[in-house]
Amino acid sequence: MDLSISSRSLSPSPPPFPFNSNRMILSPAFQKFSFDFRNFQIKPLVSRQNQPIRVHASNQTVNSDGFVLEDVPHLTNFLPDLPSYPNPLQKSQAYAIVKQTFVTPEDAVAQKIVVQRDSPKGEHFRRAGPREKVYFKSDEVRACVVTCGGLCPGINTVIREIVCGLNNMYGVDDILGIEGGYRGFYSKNTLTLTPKFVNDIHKRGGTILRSSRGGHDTNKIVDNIQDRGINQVYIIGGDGTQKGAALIYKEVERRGLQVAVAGIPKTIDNDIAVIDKSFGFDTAVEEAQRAINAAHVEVESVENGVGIVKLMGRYSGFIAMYATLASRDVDCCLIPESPFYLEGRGGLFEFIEKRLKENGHMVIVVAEGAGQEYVAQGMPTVDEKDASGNRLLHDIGLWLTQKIKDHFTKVHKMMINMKYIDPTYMIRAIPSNASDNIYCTLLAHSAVHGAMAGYTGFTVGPVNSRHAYIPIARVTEAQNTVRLTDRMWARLLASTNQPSFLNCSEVLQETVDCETIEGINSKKISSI
Ligand SMILES: Nc1ncnc2c1ncn2[C@@H]1O[C@H](COP(=O)(O)OP(=O)(O)O)[C@@H](O)[C@H]1O
Ligand SMILES: O=P(O)(O)OC[C@H]1O[C@](O)(COP(=O)(O)O)[C@@H](O)[C@@H]1O
Ligand SMILES: [Mg+2]
Repeated sequence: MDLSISSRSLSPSPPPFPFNSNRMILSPAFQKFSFDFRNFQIKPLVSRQNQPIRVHASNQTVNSDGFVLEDVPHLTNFLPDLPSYPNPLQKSQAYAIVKQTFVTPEDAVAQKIVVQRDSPKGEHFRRAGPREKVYFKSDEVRACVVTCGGLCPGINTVIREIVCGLNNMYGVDDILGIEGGYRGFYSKNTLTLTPKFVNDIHKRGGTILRSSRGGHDTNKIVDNIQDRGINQVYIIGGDGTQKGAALIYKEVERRGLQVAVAGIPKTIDNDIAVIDKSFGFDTAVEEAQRAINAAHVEVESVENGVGIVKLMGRYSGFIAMYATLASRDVDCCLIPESPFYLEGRGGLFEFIEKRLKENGHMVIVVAEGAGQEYVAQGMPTVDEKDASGNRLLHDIGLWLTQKIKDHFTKVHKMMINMKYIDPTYMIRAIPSNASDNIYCTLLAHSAVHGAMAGYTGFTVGPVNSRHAYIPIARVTEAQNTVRLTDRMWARLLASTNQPSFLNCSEVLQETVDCETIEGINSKKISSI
């Protein structure tokens, strides 16, 4: 058994989560066990029928009718004598009128919201929000904020609201900005962040702290945290960043430091698991409309106009899917999750020909990660990666443009008026819209409340519209991708009337009626 488990079970004070049941299910490392508060023991998990609960390897499913808490670590797990203090919000004029200022320890957010009468209660996360007790004195807090990975609309809003939230709600005024991502901890000077300094930054795209890929050196980072006397670390970044945050938390725990590590998930791709959606995503979908509109205007003004708009989405096509659904001007949407093909029955060329005959123009939206294997064909096999180890993508937009032009010139002796628009960085660089701004505020405030309350090694985010503290491993163990068997993709296919490009063997077996799909789409995946 992992050492951290035994140290936790031997700890003189139980983790501060007195659920009514006296029993909580520990997670993620020890999900096959539960913590018995009355007897202070770790016990094997059993169902109501006293059968051991089967825990799937993915930590996702527990086969019981029981309540499961996917708990996040707390500083008292490894610093049991840490004193607590009344939350200063108790004296806040603004919060005094709130009916329930503090989130009670019993409050949890259900991961599964659609249930049947006999469904097990299933997995839950701690509800985010202010706690009655805090584990930091305001004037002893030295917080820092760092931003890592690619840009995304709203990063500056999150920075602003961490700074203003810490200051307004908790009276914290010692906040440092780490410049240039993880490597900035050990290679750059810090910025002093005050409410005045960050006052207007939400109106700007990008990150005032700058960002970077690569450079995650856990020991150097934690040495620096220790040297600078930092005791709250707010880390804004995507899946890679959150993996790095988990390593920092582990090292902090190993060294026994009173340092809360809070992750705020960021990615324009919306590929972070568990949470409803990532900030900046709505802004991106909205901004993508401008590019799609431009493509549509261009191609409907010429003969045989074909517009191609490339949108971001390395492994998941959420931006492309939602932008297509929102626009109604898109004839075909191509995403990484759905393989497509060009030639033959049911292929893209046949569909383009049909649409050009019907309407004289068409618009294709393609996610940057779509069809990468096709573009790679015929290219020297160099697996190029960025500094964080993410695979560098080929330009699917340019490739598609060329393939379509060539095909229609050679086979149909027809000139295509091709307009290729790549607005990817223009979309990513804008400030967040109003609803993302509010979302960013809630994320930042949740992170601040969690850190002040002594939680650590957690990520914040909405689960079924309620903000929760989620163990970092839960958001990094899998990527959120478009499920071709969900109704949303079907809505898209129905709205564009594009080919589904599927055949039975490619369809996820568990939910799809293969015969139906084969009937609709009986064609052979031909080579490109
Ligand atoms: N598995 C990992 N362990 C530790 N750090 C990581 C890991 N993956 C990425 N990182 C670090 O996280 C930062 C951002 O990662 P990256 O993949 O570029 O962006 P994102 O966090 O948006 O996915 C980089 O500094 C990178 O070194
Ligand atoms: O060119 P860059 O800046 O490395 O980033 C490009 C990639 O960043 C993304 O926006 C995602 O970034 P993150 O993984 O950092 O969230 C992808 O959509 C895109 O492929
Ligand atoms: Mg990433």
